[in-house]
Amino acid sequence: MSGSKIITVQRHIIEQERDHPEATGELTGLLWDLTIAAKIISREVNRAGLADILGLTGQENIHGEEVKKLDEYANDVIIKSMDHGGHLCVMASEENEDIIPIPDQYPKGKYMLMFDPLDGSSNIDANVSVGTIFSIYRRKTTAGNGTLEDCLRKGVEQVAAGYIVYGSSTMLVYTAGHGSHGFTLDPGIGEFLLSHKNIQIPSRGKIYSINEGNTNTWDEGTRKYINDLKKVTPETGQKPYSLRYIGSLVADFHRTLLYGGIFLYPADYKDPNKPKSKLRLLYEAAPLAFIVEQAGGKASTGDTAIMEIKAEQLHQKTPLIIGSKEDVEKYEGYFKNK
Ligand SMILES: O=P(O)(O)OC[C@H]1O[C@](O)(COP(=O)(O)O)[C@@H](O)[C@@H]1O
Ligand SMILES: [Mg+2]
Ligand SMILES: [Mg+2]
Repeated sequence: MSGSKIITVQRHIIEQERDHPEATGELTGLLWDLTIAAKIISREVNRAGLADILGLTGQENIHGEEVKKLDEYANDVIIKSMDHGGHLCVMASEENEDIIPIPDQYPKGKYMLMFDPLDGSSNIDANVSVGTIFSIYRRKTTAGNGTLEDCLRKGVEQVAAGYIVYGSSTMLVYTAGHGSHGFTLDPGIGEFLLSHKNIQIPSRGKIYSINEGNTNTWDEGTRKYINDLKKVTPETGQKPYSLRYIGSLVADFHRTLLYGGIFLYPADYKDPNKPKSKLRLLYEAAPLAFIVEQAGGKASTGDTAIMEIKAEQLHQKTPLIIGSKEDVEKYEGYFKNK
């Protein structure tokens, strides 16, 4: 065995909390419960090819999308793993229309959990990577169940955020405001082990990630920006960027975080007076923005930092431009001059 330390996610969280003497250990307990949920979902995702798991439930979620069985499963696993620990006062999920109260019989804690239980679920049947995204805030109210008001927050108020990507291996990436750290699930021992310490996204990348099928609905700035990424500029030595688009936000984001570059889901300007967005602020954009900023990157709508947007609705949607700092700043220049 090499001399390097084996650091489980639990040890990492405890050591981070030790650096903050005011910490009560509640966040450690909460994140620990989440890792258990992640392991259970990971096991089920890995068995997704088995007939009893595959198939649609035939229902639609509140966004009018088909819900796959694994979405519901992941949603249930997270709710049931998190509702009794005494750390939370309320939860909110992409799959539930309203906030999820903590059952009467359990103590209420000072944190709130928002999550996308299974992101990229349209890819499950094709064995493409999917993920879970989570975001943790401290309550505003002082006791009892948390309220909707507690959930309608700005990204800068997050205490911790992370995601699990169920890919060729299962990885957990989280931040509690002291860098973004990655852990790989060792299936042999069932533990997440520190594999990517203090991730730093390159300041500029060579890859862009966007659904190019939507070209006709983009604003002029986005269209020009993407066009220019494909150009060769001998004076600056710029070669065309490569396109990679999985269609699973977690997987597209994970690659962007490790390799650098830019992921874009701009608004749809089919009706120029009513631009429409797809990705959810509280369950998708804000947590990934926290992680990317902790890794030295940037997240923006084009003219506003994602972390500065205060949610007005639980299921609010937003454009999301995220990745390497220089790439996102360059995009903002195009967007402002559109
Ligand atoms: O098919 P599109 O429009 O490119 O959308 C892909 C995006 O939709 C999402 O699947 C939405 O997430 P859910 O699967 O959680 O609904 C993102 O993961 C992904 O980035
Ligand atoms: Mg999603
Ligand atoms: Mg989802």
